[in-house]
Amino acid sequence: MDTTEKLPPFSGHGLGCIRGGRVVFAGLDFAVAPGEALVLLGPNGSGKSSLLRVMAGLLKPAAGKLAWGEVATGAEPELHAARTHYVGHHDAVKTVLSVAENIRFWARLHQPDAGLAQGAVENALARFGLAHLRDIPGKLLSAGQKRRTNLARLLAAPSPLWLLDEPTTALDRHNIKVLETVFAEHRAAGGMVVLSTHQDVDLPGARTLHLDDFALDAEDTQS
Ligand SMILES: Nc1ncnc2c1ncn2[C@@H]1O[C@H](COP(=O)(O)OP(=O)(O)OP(=O)(O)O)[C@@H](O)[C@H]1O
Repeated sequence: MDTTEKLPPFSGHGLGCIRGGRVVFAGLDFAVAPGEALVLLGPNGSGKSSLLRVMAGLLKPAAGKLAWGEVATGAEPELHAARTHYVGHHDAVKTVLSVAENIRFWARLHQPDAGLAQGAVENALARFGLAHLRDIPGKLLSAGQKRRTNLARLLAAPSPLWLLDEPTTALDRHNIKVLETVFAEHRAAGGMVVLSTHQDVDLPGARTLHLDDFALDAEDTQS
């Protein structure tokens, strides 16, 4: 991330989400400041992925607003997109491109200078243990290798706010540790991490948000 940029906290106020005609969550507040991590918890269907998509600006909330400090994200959508990295459930790895080409694609989106972009690609390949797979096409990767290629873009194209939907899915123990170290370094440099998970992820001092605290009760949702 750009450590020279001093960011205000990223927050949400009174957020509501309706999907398929059903209220998924309502009256939800959160805040995450530079260096902080926020873990979204809750049972299947409680709205963790939906909230991440709302945070990323990919899904319009039914109510409430998101802001950087006092400035609503809607007032500066391009700035919000530039500050945000969203890694969803579905792998964004292009099947016909090699691992290195996939990572270079993301790096070049962020860094127009080919030499600097290549440095970022090599770093991302090394950190996620992908160097030996660099020439393998996306379609031949295992689930965990694909996930690591997808996560490598966090380092290849740095952004301060990482929004990650179950990032440890398909990762082995060693690579979960690698990811935890990458999170710690990102936070130490002033970055922010918001993730959903059903597993234990070591994020010292992280705050938690339980999505089921913001559900309407079963009676209300069925009426
Ligand atoms: N595209 C969609 N159209 C309609 N309803 C949707 C859509 N996507 C999700 N939903 C519904 O929204 C609710 C919240 O789903 P979401 O994926 O956000 O939950 P989650 O907490 O991330 O679940 P999981 O732990 O299973 O990943 C669910 O009831 C789901 O059926």
